[in-house]
Amino acid sequence: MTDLDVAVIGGGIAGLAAAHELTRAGREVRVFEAADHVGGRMATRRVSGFVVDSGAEQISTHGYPHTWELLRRLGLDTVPKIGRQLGVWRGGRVRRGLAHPLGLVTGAGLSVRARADFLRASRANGVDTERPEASPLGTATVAEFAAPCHRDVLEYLCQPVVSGFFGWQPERSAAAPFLGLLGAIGPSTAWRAYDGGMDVLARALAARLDVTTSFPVREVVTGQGSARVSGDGTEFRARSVVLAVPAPVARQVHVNAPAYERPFLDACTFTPMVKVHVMLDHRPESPVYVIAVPRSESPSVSVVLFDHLKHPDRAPDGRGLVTVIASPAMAPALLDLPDDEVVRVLADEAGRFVPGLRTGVTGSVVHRFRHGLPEATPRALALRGEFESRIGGVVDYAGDWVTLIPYSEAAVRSGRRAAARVLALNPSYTGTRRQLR
Ligand SMILES: Cc1cc2nc3c(=O)[nH]c(=O)nc-3n(C[C@H](O)[C@H](O)[C@H](O)COP(=O)(O)OP(=O)(O)OC[C@H]3O[C@@H](n4cnc5c(N)ncnc54)[C@H](O)[C@@H]3O)c2cc1C
Repeated sequence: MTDLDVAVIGGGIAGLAAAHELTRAGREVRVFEAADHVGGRMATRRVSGFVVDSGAEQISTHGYPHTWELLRRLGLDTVPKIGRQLGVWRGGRVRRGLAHPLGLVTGAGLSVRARADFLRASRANGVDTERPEASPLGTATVAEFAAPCHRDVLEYLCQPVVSGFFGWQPERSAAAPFLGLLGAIGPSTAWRAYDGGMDVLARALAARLDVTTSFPVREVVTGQGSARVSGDGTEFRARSVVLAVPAPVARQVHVNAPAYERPFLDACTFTPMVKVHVMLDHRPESPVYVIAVPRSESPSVSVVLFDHLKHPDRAPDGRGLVTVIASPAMAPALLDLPDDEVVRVLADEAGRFVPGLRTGVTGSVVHRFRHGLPEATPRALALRGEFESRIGGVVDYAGDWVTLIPYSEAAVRSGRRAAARVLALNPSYTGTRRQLR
């Protein structure tokens, strides 16, 4: 006897995608989300007319097939191109052309030799984003991948990109997921940001689903043909559970996870991410919308992003919104500091890269992600294939970490895959549902 057909734990984009597929297939699904809003790491806050993307910043025309399929289904597939370049900070100024075809000509801060080395090294290493562990790179780290190249490849390309966008240390994380992602999403000319905030898809999915927010699940216990779920003073049984939470949370919550799942869950660590969004009474101009800052240029800041250049609706007319992302070396220390301290550390330093950032500040918002992005360590990568081939059962999993590729498409894809496995295991449900809170 169960109370619920499918319980999806986690209202991020992976859980919502899973719940959407299951609901479409006629299943009784309920999403339980710990926060008071959906979206997880793809959420948006609206503050004093500013639209603040707390996690994900953009998607691409390329490399997001599952996301685009959902967007088309929901009539949301008109996503404007950003149409601005990215740059790298080197020697006191921005070098344009990072991830842009122009960068091959201008160099984006790299010498001709470094550019040629990078092209040669990455061409030789085709990575399948569905199976990054199967690439010829094996479990080599980003630093090991770059080692045979001119040293600028590590210091002014790979390190700023993996640290700035994934919070990774190149010495700790594997190259294959990074190169697979770069290859899949294509140049920055194809990158896009939703009108109205990056939570558009999450909100549209949630509006069509049964979602309970402010419900942190404490424990999931697999039993015979169902699982017991408890949290918030309530306990119920579900015939299937999709745990769409970061791997360390899944490991903690799923108290009797099978022995064959535990090694990967334990190895699947996350890097923390800390961001400060600074609201301004003016619009700083910049030749690029993102400045990636190498660790050799700043100990504390890894990215400065001009949100009002990413999409004009992110700030009211004439006003500016600038996001500063902490370096991986600094982020752990900022996780537990008060907001004003975090703002002081990051915005003061970012003033070196954005003239005018320290004046005309009208407000700020701090976002901290203890589980920012899956770290994709060599050990996790080595264990990934076996984990994915064995999941499926009363308790299933979804999230970007399942493929170790740190982008929202991996989360959407994993959610849809989890839904397909649930449907294959239990093709129908005829039970009646108990009234849960
Ligand atoms: C700073 C940052 C920038 C990024 N930039 C980009 C980008 O530009 N483009 C891109 O494609 N991707 C980007 N990403 C990655 C992208 O945001 C993630 O890959 C994606 O959002 C992950 O979705 P998810 O559903 O797997 O996990 P999450 O979004 O983390 O969802 C998990 C959900 O589970 C909830 N939860 C946790 N514990 C419990 C519990 N016990 N009970 C109930 N609910 C619980 C959480 O509150 C959360 O809502 C970025 C991520 C970060 C952090």
